[in-house]
Amino acid sequence: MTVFFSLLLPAIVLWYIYWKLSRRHMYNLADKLPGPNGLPFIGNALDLTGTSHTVFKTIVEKGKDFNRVIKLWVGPKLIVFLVDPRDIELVLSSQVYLEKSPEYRFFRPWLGNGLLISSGQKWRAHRKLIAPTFHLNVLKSFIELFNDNSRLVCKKMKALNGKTFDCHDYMSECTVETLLETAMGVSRKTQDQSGFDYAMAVMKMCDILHLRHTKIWLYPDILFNLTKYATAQVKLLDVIHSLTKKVIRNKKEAFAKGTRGTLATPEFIKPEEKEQKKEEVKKTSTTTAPTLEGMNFGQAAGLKDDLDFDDGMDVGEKKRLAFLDLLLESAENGAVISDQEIKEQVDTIMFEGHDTTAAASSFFLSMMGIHQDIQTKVVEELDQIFGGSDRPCTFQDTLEMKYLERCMMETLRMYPPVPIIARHMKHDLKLASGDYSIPKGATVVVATYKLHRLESIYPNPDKFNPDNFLPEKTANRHYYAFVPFSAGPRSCVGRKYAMLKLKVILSTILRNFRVISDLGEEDFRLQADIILKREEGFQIRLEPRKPRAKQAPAS
Ligand code: HEM
Repeated sequence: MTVFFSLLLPAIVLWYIYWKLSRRHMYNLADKLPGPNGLPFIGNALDLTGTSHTVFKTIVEKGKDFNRVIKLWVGPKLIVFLVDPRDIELVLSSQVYLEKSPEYRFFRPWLGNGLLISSGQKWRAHRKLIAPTFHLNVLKSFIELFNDNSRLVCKKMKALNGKTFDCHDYMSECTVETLLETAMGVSRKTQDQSGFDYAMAVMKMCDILHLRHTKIWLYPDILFNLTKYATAQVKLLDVIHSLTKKVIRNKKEAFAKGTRGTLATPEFIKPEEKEQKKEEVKKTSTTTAPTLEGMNFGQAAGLKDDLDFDDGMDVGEKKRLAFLDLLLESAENGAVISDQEIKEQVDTIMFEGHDTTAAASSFFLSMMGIHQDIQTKVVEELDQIFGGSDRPCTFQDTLEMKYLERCMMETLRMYPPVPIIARHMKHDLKLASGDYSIPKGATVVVATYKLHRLESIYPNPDKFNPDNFLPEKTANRHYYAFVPFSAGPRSCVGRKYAMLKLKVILSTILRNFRVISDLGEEDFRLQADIILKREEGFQIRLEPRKPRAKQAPAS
């Protein structure tokens, strides 16, 4: 025993020296990066203590003392925040820096190795399989369901009789149910309370994940598993996974009975228009945004990726399937996707597809409630499109909602639902904004929230100004200056789905109600629990609009 202990100390010292030496390259490069001073051993870890709102505020405040690159040490972990679009482009557009940072592993018990977390060949194969299920043709077939769900949430909100309420609860439930009906192809008739329970469980799960990201002592599983959070996580995952398992079970039963969800492939473009369209796409592919007749999908002007390759042409020639139908059919036809992988992808799409849009729509409604003059302009545009009728919204209508679209973009600029994106650096990266290099082994964070508030790009950046997205303003802006959906090969696979659904739901709410907020933006207590939220909730009131045409019943 004595021998063991007399050897233990020198062994630890030797290991520590070796460990320090092996990281010499990292320290050398890190020393040149600007950042707030930290304490020995723990670095800046104390800045990450306190409530979610306090942590968010501390990081935003500390960031103000630095320009475009900010370094933090959290214990032995080097984190580098990037704010310059030129540096962000180097990371997001790259085929090399595709690997998510190690902190994403906390999602693993929930999302397994789904699209958000996976890497390498598996990610590539599954992305190729899943991206076409969010093609515009598939999305167009969802419009009726988007309308139904929008009318249903309006009916529920009407029953509140003008009381102040947290619209995020309503938006969460609505987005979960819409996803179940559209991407998962589960009929509302088979849905129950589990959609609402799912949304609430996801919110609490995000709180736990956020705690693990910010509290260094919760990093090791061995310590985390001893805490009450681990027990809570098991219960929450039970609620979350029960829903996704039920969705897959129901769908498989429907398949067994021969009910397949092949979508109609509407010939929305006449044959003679196709050639013209191809020419237009060829001409515009290098100079303009990936839009279809003016539809902006939240991607910065000029950016294109795997979601943009054939929108607006070749429609009707390919069989298009909604997400879960395609995965199940692919599994049957021998494509490399197992039952476990299907479950992981369903969990991923259910999470990524609902919490982000719930936050985006709740921030949008808050903005409308605060900026009454802007809300009036949106409603004037809607009156022009619908002429006061209460008919459902069509795809063509969504193309005409230009001002509403600009308000959505401005909301995503000021309150990006995913406020940071993190990558693990497998190689050193020389930055474009200055004479800095990020060492291999560091975690790089694209600081979307701070990027979107750079004064040099968005004058008066804390002011809600939809004109920031006038075509002449976006045309001259750096591609990577607006990345609410990320960009490049790992960009958000659901961004077109999100933009279309948001247009239908938000226009329906504004056609029915005037939104009022008794709180101003200065009262917002932002917290970045994975998804950006307001600590105090999204409190608004609604007043029915007058004169109102008779409301169509929700189906
Ligand atoms: C306003 C709504 C949305 C926002 C702001 C948003 C934002 C983002 C961002 C920033 C990423 C990159 C995350 C990272 O690299 O860590 C991402 C990835 C992803 N999003 Fe979204 N998203 C939204 C809606 C959706 C919807 C509706 C779906 C699906 C129905 C979806 C599915 C995904 C998936 C699967 C990924 C991972 C893609 C990959 O790594 O290949 N998102 N999203």
